[in-house]
Amino acid sequence: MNKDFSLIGKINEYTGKYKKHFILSWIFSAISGVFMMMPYVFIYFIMSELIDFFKFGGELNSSLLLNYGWSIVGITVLSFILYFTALMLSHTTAFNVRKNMILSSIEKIQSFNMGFHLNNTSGKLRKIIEKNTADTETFIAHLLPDLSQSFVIPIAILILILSFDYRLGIACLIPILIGFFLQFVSMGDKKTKEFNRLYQNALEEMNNSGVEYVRGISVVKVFNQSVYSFKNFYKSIINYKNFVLKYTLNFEVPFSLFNTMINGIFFFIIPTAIVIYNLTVDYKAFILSFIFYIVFMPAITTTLLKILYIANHASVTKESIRRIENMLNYDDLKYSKKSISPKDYGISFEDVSFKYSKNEKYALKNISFNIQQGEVIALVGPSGGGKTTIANLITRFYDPEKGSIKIGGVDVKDISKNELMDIISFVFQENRLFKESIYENVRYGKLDASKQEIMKALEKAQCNDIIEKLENGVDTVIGRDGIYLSGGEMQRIAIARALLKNAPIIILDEATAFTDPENEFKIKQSFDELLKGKTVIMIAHRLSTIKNVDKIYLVDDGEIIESGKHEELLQKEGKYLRMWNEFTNSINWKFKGGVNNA
Ligand SMILES: Nc1ncnc2c1ncn2[C@@H]1O[C@H](COP(=O)(O)OP(=O)(O)OP(=O)(O)O)[C@@H](O)[C@H]1O
Repeated sequence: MNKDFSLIGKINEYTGKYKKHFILSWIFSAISGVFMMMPYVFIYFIMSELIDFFKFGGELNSSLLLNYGWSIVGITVLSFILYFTALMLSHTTAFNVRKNMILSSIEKIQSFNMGFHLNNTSGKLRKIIEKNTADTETFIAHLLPDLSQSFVIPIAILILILSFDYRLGIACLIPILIGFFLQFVSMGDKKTKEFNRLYQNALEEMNNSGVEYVRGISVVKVFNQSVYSFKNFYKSIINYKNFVLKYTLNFEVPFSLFNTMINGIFFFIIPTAIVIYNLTVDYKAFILSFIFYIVFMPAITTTLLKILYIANHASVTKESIRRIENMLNYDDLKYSKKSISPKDYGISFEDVSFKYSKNEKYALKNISFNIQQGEVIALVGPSGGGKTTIANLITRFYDPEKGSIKIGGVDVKDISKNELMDIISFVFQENRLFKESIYENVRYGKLDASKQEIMKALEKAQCNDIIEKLENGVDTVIGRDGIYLSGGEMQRIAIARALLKNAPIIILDEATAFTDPENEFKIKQSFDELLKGKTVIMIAHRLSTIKNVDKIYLVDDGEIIESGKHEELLQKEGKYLRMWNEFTNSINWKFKGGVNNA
C-alpha cells in the first residue's frame, strides 16, 4: 500500500464499537482546549480593572475581581476534567484499536499460504505487528486528544491575538509564520515521510538482526565471539546510529531557527509596541493589550511546539500503519470456487517449472512424473537440487509458474484449501511442537479424536517409552518445568500426530535427520505404521533408508536426471551410482572410526 491515506480515517477503520469513544474524546478535548484559553480573557478583564484603579484611583471592585478569579478557577478545573475524560476515552479507544489491529493482522497472516510463512520468519512478523501497533496505540492514547486541540487552539489564539490589538497580533504572527516556513522548507511533509520510512527501515533491520543474533547466541558463545563478530547485527547498529546522527545534524540549524523564532516573539512585539505607543492616544487600551500579549506569549509558544510534536508523531504513526498494511498486502494464492475432490490419491507433475522470485533462477525446470496411489517414492539428490521445492508445490505452498500438479487427476488449484490440507500430512525436517501437553500436540492431527484414538496413535508411533518416563505422562507440557524432548522423541510425537490425521498422502522431509540409532529404529517402526497403504513421498539423504521404495527420483539442479528402482539406478552407472558409492564409502569410513550412525 503506497497510496497516501488519512490517518484519522485509517484509525477509524479499526475502532470497531469504540467509534463513539473516539469521537467523544475529540469533542471533549477540543472543548477543553477552548476553555484553556478563556482564563486569559478574564486575566485581561482583571488587568483592566487594576489599571483603572491605579490610574484613576477610587474603590477597587473586589467582588468583580473575585468573580473573575473564581471564573478562572472554575474554567480551568472544567477544562482539566474534560481533558482527563478525553484521555480516558482515547486510552480505551487506543487499546481496542491495537487489539483489533493485532487480531485482524493475525487472522490475515494465518490465512496466507505457507510460501508467505517460509519467507517471513515468525520473529520478523511478530516484531512488525508488535512495534507498529504499539506506536499506533501510543499515538491514539496520548496524542489523539491533543490533535483535536491543535486544530481548535490555533483558531482561538488567532481570534484572541487579533481582537485585543490587531497590530500587536500581527507582530506576534510574523515570527510564528517565519518559524513555520523555515520548518516546512527544511522538513516538509514529503521529507518527514521519507525520513520516517528510512528511520523505520533502519530500526527494523536492527531489530531483525538482533533477533537473529539472539537465536545464534549459542554459536557466538561456543566460538567465544562477541557482538562485533556478528557482522549483520553490528552493521545494522552502526547504520542506525549513523542514520539518526546524520539526520539529526541536518536539522540542527533549521530547528534552532524555528525555536528561536517562536520563542523570540518579544523581539518583534516590543519594537512594535514602542512604535504604536508613540502613535496611540488610548494609552490604557494599549498598555492593557501589551501586558496581555506578554502574559499570553508562553501559551502560544507551548501550543506551537506541541503541534510540531504531534505532527511528527502523526507521521510516525502513519508509517507504522503503512508497514502493517504493506505486510498484509500479500498476493495470496487464489483458490478456485468450484472445488473438485480428487478421484484417488495418485500425484502427477506435468511439465512443471518454478522459481521462488522473478530475479532468481529456476528451482524446478520442466519436471514431469507420475506417482500411483499407494506408491512410495523417494526424492534424492544434492543439496539445493529442488527436492523440498517439489514437496512445497504439492501442498500448494507455492504455485508453479508453468505446468500443473494433479492429485487424482484434479489440478491442486481446483481442490479446496481445507480438502488439500486434509489429504496431505507433512512431516517436516524440524517438527515444531507447541508448548502444550503431549496429548494436545497429538490431538492437533484430528481435533475431534477420542482419547482412545490419541493413545493408540502414540502407541503406534512408538511413544510409550517417552510417556512412561514422564511423571505426568501424556499430560506433560513440553518446554515447561525443564521438560524437553530429544529431536528423535519430538519426531515420534509428530509421527503420532500424522498417524492420527491418517491422511492418504504423506510427505516426509528428511524425517530421520536428527536421530540416534535407537531412536531411528523406533522411528522406522512408527513409519511402517504411518505409511501403510499411503501415497508417500520421502525426501532423503541417507540412501540406505530408501533402498526398498517403489521408485527413486534423482533431482539435480531443478531437473529429474535419473529415475527407477534402486537396483535399476545402480545399473545405469550414472550419478545415483556415484552417490551410492560415496554413501557406502562414508559408512566404511565411519566404521573405521568406530562409529556408525547410517
Ligand atoms: N524460500 C526460498 N526462497 C528462495 N529460494 C529458495 C527458497 N527455498 C529454496 N530455494 C532455492 O531453490 C533451490 C532448490 O531448493 P530446495 O530446498 O528445493 O533443495 P533441496 O534439494 O531440498 O535441498 P536440501 O537437500 O539442502 O534441503 C535452491 O537453489 C534454493 O536455494
